[in-house]
Amino acid sequence: MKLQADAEAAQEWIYPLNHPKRDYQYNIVRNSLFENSLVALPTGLGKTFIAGVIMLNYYRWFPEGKVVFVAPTKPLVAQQIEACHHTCGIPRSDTVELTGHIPSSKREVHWRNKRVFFMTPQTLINDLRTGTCDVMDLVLLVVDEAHRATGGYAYSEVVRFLMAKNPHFRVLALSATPGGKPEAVQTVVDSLHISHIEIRNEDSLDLRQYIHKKKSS
Ligand SMILES: Nc1ncnc2c1ncn2[C@@H]1O[C@H](COP(=O)(O)OP(=O)(O)OP(=O)(O)O)[C@@H](O)[C@H]1O
Repeated sequence: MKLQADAEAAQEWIYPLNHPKRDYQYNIVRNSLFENSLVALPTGLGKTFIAGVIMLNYYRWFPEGKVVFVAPTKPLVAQQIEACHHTCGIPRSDTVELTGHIPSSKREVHWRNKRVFFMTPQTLINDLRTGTCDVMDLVLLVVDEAHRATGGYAYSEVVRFLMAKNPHFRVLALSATPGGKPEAVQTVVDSLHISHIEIRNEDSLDLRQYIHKKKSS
């Protein structure tokens, strides 16, 4: 592995308390930090916060590593970068939204100088193939709307490419709708090399108080 962890930072993981602590979020973060995980949680229950906390930990542990958040469309990428800025405490100066419109000379500068990247999977696979993004630098890949990771979709291509060149990276996959049938979930699990699943629905005991609050507000 090219990148070394910061020995001091790697001795602990941190959980920000800028939002009220919810047990299900805390447990999902704790269980997803060290395995390639699929987090399936109904919409509006703070998947972005969970992702932000895991990103913050990898950001601290690997001072030279790159964290990449991919979302399927440009508007979603823009929305997630804002949401992450509000939740996770990573300095804005270290983050960038990398769209396909940014010229390659500038992209190279960003890949050298920034540490957290928000982009679509199509843009990421292009940068990986051209070598603009050094595959060995990537420590965490967050995949939003992970149920799209099927067949030839760019998410699967990205993970295939990374696995072939540098399997030492962590995957965090997020979805509100991981798939109605077990086969659909299995496809996502296989495509993204998931080894751990955190799944909740509206009936999950640890969500009840928050779903009730949401409905009555
Ligand atoms: N622990 C918390 N306490 C209070 N508010 C929270 C907490 N976690 C998240 N939120 C808030 O809940 C709202 C919904 O969170 P978020 O957008 O992350 O949900 P989501 O699960 O990602 O939804 P979607 O499926 O639509 O992407 C946001 O306004 C967020 O700030």
